[in-house]
Amino acid sequence: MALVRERRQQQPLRLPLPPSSKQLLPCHPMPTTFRPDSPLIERLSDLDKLAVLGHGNGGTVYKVCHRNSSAVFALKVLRFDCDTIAIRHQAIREAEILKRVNSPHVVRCHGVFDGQSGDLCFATEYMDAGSLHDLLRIRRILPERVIAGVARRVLEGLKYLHGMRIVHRDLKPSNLLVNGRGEVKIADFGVSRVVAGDTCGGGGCCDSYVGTCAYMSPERFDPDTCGGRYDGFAGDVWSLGVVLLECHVGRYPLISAGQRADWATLMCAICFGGPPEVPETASEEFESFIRRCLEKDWRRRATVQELLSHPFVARGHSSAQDLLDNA
Ligand SMILES: Nc1ncnc2c1ncn2[C@@H]1O[C@H](COP(=O)(O)OP(=O)(O)OP(=O)(O)O)[C@@H](O)[C@H]1O
Repeated sequence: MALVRERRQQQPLRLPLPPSSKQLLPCHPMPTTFRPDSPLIERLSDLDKLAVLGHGNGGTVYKVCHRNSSAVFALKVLRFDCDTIAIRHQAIREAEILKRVNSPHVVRCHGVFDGQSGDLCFATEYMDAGSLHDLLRIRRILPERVIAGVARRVLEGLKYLHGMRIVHRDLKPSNLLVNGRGEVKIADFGVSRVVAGDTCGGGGCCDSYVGTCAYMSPERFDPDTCGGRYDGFAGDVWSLGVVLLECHVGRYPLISAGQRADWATLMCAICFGGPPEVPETASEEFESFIRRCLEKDWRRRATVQELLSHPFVARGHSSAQDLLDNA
């Protein structure tokens, strides 16, 4: 079973940048997504690497420049060897999903390429303010009106994805990216799945320990409790609730400060713990919103549509830029 990863300390630009992209990226383009409003990236070798933006589970994300248009993108390079063939399947799934997505609330994919040695490369919209995880490391907590703005954008993104029958399954602060205008967008479909029906069956589309345990809903963490059948869309709502509560509390909110976030501790807190503690300083609207997201029984949990009209989101007025103020 998967252990919960400690939150990674980012290593901004400490790694040596790779040599010229010509040397590193002789590639055989896969069928690529082109959008009418995107610069055309014909070949991976048209992209020059400028900097390392971060590291994820299976690879590295670079800031790159498109030589012909000077447009800047992020390039996620996923590396594989013969032992990680299942992960490559997961990445190809990510590519298929990204190609179908076009929403202002979801990070855009401008092309998918085969790299060298079986690498898979995704050229995506560059989100220049980093992730919500990065912002929280600087600001620690966010005011409620800013959290409401984040909630609204992510809910709009989920509404779009769920409307396409796409369950994200790995919503967490590092998968919510922010641009220079303070707009939050959903990224990283590494464990997303396009669902055929409304619910997921055990052994079917929901391999429960994929994704980040800390943000996983109780029914995904312990599918036996609900007979292995549950609604994957409701799992995304739970994850969003945890993320937003974290923005208010200033740390991962489902265990006590100082407690080790190992698998057993998380299992107890998520599946068997009482209702999450919401700070005394929180407004009634925030508390009610969080309780609707973090309803343990997925059948009683709020839907994305319900949450979009919840007073916390509906009345919360903040500009996107507020997210970056004082950051
Ligand atoms: N489109 C982007 N624009 C700007 N920065 C990005 C972009 N995509 C990723 N990053 C940065 O690179 C980091 C690594 O991203 P990546 O998606 O590989 O992993 P992750 O989401 O942090 O972790 P995991 O692999 O567990 O999902 C992110 O945390 C973010 O800081």
